[in-house]
Amino acid sequence: MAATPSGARSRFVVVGGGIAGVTCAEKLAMEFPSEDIFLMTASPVIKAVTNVRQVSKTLEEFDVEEQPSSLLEKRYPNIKVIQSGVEQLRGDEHKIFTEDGKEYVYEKLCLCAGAKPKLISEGNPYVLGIRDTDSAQAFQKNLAQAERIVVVGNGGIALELVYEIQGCEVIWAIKDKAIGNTFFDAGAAEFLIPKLSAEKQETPIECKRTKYTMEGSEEKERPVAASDKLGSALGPDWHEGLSLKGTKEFSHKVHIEVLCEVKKIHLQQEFLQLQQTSLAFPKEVKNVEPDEVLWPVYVELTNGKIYGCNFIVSATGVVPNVTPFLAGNNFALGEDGGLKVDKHMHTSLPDIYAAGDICTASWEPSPVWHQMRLWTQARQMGWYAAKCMAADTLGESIDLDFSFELFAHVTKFFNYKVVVLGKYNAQGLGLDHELMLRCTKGQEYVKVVMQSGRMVGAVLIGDTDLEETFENLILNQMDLSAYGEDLLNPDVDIEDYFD
Ligand SMILES: Cc1cc2nc3c(=O)[nH]c(=O)nc-3n(C[C@H](O)[C@H](O)[C@H](O)COP(=O)(O)OP(=O)(O)OC[C@H]3O[C@@H](n4cnc5c(N)ncnc54)[C@H](O)[C@@H]3O)c2cc1C
Ligand SMILES: NC(=O)c1ccc[n+]([C@@H]2O[C@H](COP(=O)([O-])OP(=O)(O)OC[C@H]3O[C@@H](n4cnc5c(N)ncnc54)[C@H](O)[C@@H]3O)[C@@H](O)[C@H]2O)c1
Repeated sequence: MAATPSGARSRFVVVGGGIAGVTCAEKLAMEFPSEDIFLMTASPVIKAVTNVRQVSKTLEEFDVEEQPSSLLEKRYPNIKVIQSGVEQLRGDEHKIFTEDGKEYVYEKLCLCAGAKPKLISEGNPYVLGIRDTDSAQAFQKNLAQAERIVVVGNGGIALELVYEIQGCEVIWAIKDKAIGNTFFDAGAAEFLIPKLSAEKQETPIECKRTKYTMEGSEEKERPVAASDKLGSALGPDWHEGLSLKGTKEFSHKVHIEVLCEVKKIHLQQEFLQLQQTSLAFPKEVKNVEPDEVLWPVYVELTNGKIYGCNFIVSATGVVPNVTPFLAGNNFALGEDGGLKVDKHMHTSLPDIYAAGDICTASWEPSPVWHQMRLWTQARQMGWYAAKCMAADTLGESIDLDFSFELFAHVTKFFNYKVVVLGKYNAQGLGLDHELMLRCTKGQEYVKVVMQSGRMVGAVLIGDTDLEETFENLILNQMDLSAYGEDLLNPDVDIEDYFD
């Protein structure tokens, strides 16, 4: 590193201590062992990927550890972690400015500042989002004092929460007809639903991450808010080791309200006042409680029902965290608000790359890949962005990484292993597709999406052992018309056909 009068200078600067930023910095450190790599991050800890297990060609599993940045610097002595939030970027001058008043000059910059929860109501203390360790702990503290909460949203976080929460009534308000719309169709949802009414299975699962312990619970009327410092996103199994228990003795108690959104949130005082004015609350609006039960906050749904609760979880997706970098820089933004990147992870501005949740993939994708803001993609993008930065620096050409050939994700919902491959929900296929199904209640659910006799997507719930074979079939686009229903016949060993 050479200090200049205007500030520290490094050939490569990466912003963000989450999976995308750390992976990018690590790869750069390996590619350029004699260069210093600056990693700027707003959080005091970084996220490290450990124990990577390649499940198949494109499916991978790994653990994630929250570590002090000194451990990263020890592993890669040429990485210098600078713990300070970036406040401003001057792309035309190749400079960034941190909140502690320092200035840094880069040759190539990779922005990996993640995303923030997209809340249904900003600034309302009764509406919580879950993103990082602080917000997960704030949620846990509030839950420990709660009898009933309302969960809004129907994606990954909501699915995990409704299953994991015990001893607290959950009103789950979803826009769709069936649960889990970002991962499943109605058939898979039906397969999973019985798990919500069953007693939660207490299969001891090895804890892979930092344990979140409950510190002395303070009696507070208002929810405990998370700190406003943006930490890295949580990841797979984030709730393990975190006791998600309310004040009651029962296990699950989930009530689902379908096809509705939140119309309005009323604080207790406001609710009581409005109840007295019939104009504000027309007759069809129905409070589902007897009048004497009082809750801190009330949620009015578009289906006319009103639920009182202790607090609301808004699990309604994320918005890319681009704000600190926009002023004075004419970035091209995607429809979801992310920094658009081309197939070399390059943004629309010279020498600025982006990876992970902050970016919007804007290249022509493989027909069976799409972006989803996931841990696995943050790692793949961080790694590949570093390779692209290296190739540009050395004047070499580089092809799009193989990991972008096929969308592949392995996770766990309701204690089932879940693998989703390709266009698993027939995304973007219109009516031009067929579905094949195999389902054994309580055991497995297998769905494949076929187009012109070829497999283009699959959902595998349970221990189906089909992921590798189906991954191959989607990748090689073999014509499977001749196999017909045998493709999912459990008596036919499908691997013998194709492996
Ligand atoms: C509750 C939860 C559960 C999840 N479960 C899964 C799962 O099971 N499987 C899966 O694949 N994905 C899961 N995800 C999604 C996954 O965690 C994210 O997609 C992924 O971690 C994004 O990584 P990232 O590095 O892009 O961003 P982040 O992890 O958000 O990291 C961003 C980093 O940038 C830093 N930063 C922000 N602003 C600034 C600034 N101005 N200056 C400097 N630094 C800044 C932050 O401090 C942070 O270190 C989950 C997410 C959540 C919230
Ligand atoms: N196991 C996993 O793979 C896993 C688990 C948790 C989170 N994640 C990831 O973490 C990120 C955040 O999770 P998430 O669940 O918040 O996002 P998500 O994108 O998975 O789901 C958002 C959900 O909110 C709904 N929604 C959006 N706006 C709404 C509104 N105004 N009212 C009601 N519903 C609304 C959407 O229809 C969708 O069901 C996502 O990128 C997700 O993929 C993944």
